[in-house]
Amino acid sequence: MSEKIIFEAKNAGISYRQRAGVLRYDNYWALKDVSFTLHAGETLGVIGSNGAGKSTLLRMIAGIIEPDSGQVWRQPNTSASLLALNVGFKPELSGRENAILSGLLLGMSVQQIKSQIDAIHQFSGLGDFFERAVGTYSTGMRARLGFAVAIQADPDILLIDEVLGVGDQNFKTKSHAAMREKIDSNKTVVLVSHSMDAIKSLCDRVLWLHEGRSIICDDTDYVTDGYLESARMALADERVKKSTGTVAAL
Ligand SMILES: Nc1ncnc2c1ncn2[C@@H]1O[C@H](COP(=O)(O)OP(=O)(O)OP(=O)(O)O)[C@@H](O)[C@H]1O
Repeated sequence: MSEKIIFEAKNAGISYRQRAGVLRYDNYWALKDVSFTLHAGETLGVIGSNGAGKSTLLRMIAGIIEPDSGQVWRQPNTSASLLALNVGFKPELSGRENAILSGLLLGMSVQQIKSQIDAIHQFSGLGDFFERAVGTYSTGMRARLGFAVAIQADPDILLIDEVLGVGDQNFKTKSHAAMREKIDSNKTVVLVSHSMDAIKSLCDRVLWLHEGRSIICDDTDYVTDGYLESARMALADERVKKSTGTVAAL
């Protein structure tokens, strides 16, 4: 990992407008106070419980949404592409057509797409399904297509939202190997996952989010051990509360 910072967030917050009743809306702060740096060439894992703000954070790094409070800084002329399930595909178009469209959206030139479409097809392992409408694909097949395009598009920052856990063993092995290749080639990767095995085997550092706040961003083993310990303690707490409730009810 180099010392060169490619992205930085300082006390960043993001709010979504949510419906709170008839003709009433309020703001929900999905990210409240998030600070971290992303270094060129590192693989940063992002962990946290459901709703902690991980996907929102990736969208912020990609520049899809800008913070409503705090600041972010991006290295100028840095491309970032977000690979997430169910994002961006048009169901009525074929895998090939969607691959072309996604490639363009990820910043590839027409020439680049033309020269790489066979590699995308091959990596996806979709065979004849590549020519069929994406609306007929399973979740795992969509993940294969998305991953194949993103890997070939080769952006400066590759943002991956929980797609590694989807798909069959063959896809998992292949996508892990492709990720490993990116990591070894000094690509900057941000990986959101609930799988501590994937995080531990692929990431240099880990950012732990809790209820929209960054708890810590540090070495992988240190952060994942703390996260697992806190999950164990929360579970033990829950059990104590449950048994206390049962005793009180007797
Ligand atoms: N478009 C939206 N409009 C309103 N609220 C949203 C929107 N997207 C996300 N949220 C809310 O923001 C919070 C953070 O969501 P986010 O998807 O970033 O969490 P996450 O950590 O990725 O969750 P998970 O692990 O379950 O995928 C959640 O409470 C969610 O309900």
